[in-house]
Amino acid sequence: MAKLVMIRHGQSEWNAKNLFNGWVDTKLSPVGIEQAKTAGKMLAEAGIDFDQAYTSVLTRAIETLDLTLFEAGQMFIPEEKSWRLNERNYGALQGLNKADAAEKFGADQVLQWRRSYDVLPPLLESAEETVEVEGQTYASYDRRYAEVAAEELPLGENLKVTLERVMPFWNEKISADLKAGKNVVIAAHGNSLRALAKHIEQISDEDILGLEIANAQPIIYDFDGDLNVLSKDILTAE
Ligand SMILES: O=C(O)[C@H](O)COP(=O)(O)O
Repeated sequence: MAKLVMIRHGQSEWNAKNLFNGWVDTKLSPVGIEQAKTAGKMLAEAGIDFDQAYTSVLTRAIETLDLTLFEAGQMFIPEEKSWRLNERNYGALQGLNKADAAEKFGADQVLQWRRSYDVLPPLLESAEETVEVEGQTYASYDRRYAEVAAEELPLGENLKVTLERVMPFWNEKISADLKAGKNVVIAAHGNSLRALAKHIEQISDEDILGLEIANAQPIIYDFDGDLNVLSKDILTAE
């Protein structure tokens, strides 16, 4: 029996400001740092011995993984980072305030962009487009994506497309580890984890609308050898 723990990163600086984050590389806020440490303490109490860690190439998830493993006393385990675990690319919404967007485009439209399975957000015009927030310029892509084929770099993703780019990583790495009986921890993002949860729990395209994943609350799955889910548990701070 293998365990998979999925952790959405702690509150990011842009979560705190209610901005669409996506692939823009923001850091954890002070609240997010504390949340990640608390997640690590809860996992230490749960007594899970991890064999392998995975995270995205975005700072907020990497920080979360490191703080969590530090608090759990397991920084020594192998870690691998992949762009395939990144947040969904929010396209031209990145950097906009979510409440302002709801006022401008309508709450229903914004809900579809944020939670539907197959509605695409407005797309970036090109890979060269930048995001400007509070006088700072953020590139859409930088050298961390140098190895990714140009046609694989998204200009905006819905959950379906996010799931399609997460799946090769699930099949090749994560599910292989779990089948080998390894306990795996993944620190990633609201929507890359919603995509994984959809696959793992076989949630329908309609029902996935209702699945929310909170910052830094570890989700623990127990699997049998065929990767059927035996149990699911979510750790929450008091
Ligand atoms: O990218 C973001 O803005 C968030 O991390 C997730 O956004 P959501 O709550 O709109 O899915």
